[in-house]
Amino acid sequence: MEPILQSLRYCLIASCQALPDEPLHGAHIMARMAKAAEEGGASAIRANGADDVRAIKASVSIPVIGIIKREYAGSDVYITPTLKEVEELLEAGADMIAFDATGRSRPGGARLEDLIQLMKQAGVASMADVSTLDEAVHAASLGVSCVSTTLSGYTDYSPQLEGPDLKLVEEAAARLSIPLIAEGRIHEPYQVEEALKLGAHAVVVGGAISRPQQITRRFSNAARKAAQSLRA
Ligand SMILES: CC(=O)N[C@H](C=O)[C@@H](O)[C@H](O)[C@H](O)COP(=O)(O)O
Repeated sequence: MEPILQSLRYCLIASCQALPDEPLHGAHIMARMAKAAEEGGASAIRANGADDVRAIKASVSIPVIGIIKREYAGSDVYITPTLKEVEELLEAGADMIAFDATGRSRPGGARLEDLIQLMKQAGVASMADVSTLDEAVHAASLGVSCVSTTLSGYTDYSPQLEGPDLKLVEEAAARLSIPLIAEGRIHEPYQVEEALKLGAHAVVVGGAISRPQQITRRFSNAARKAAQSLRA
């Protein structure tokens, strides 16, 4: 197991991302968010875009897992879809690179094998984002460093759950001999504990830490619900 993954055993990874249409978009803002997450005990940061990766690396002392979300016409794959995004993340100094490892066709006919090969050549750990057990097993067979449940609920053939896909966490952790990371819709601390108990090597939490609009929504919904019954 790569040293970076050894260092993440039973740890929290904070995903600090804000897309261009989000209020906190901007590398300097995400660098501060990542610093706050580090102060709160996160052991690594997952970040989107070469600028964010650079800014975050300059402000924290924990590893940074880089992705580039980029949409291409004719493909549903948007997390680090091609070799170009891998090259940009290598250039930015990402300590690990995460990418869509679903079976969906990639833009420009890019091959999963080639992306993984490039990361291997560069000596950078790879994190395969999958949506099903079959995809997890396939990614592991291609020699990735770890697999993450990131995309369960985001492909049209995976279960569309409100909470985390703990069944996939448990099944993939039992089946794989490489680390399985639990990621996606983990909103409460007890779910972190649950995922680790089911065999996850580490847990990624995103929106519940770094997307204030999502956090606020949960509270405002509670207020609205209470108001409805109180006014009735
Ligand atoms: C599906 C997709 O594009 N997921 C992205 C992957 O990097 C991020 O938008 C998520 O925030 C991240 O996976 C963490 O998940 P959550 O924010 O639910 O804790």
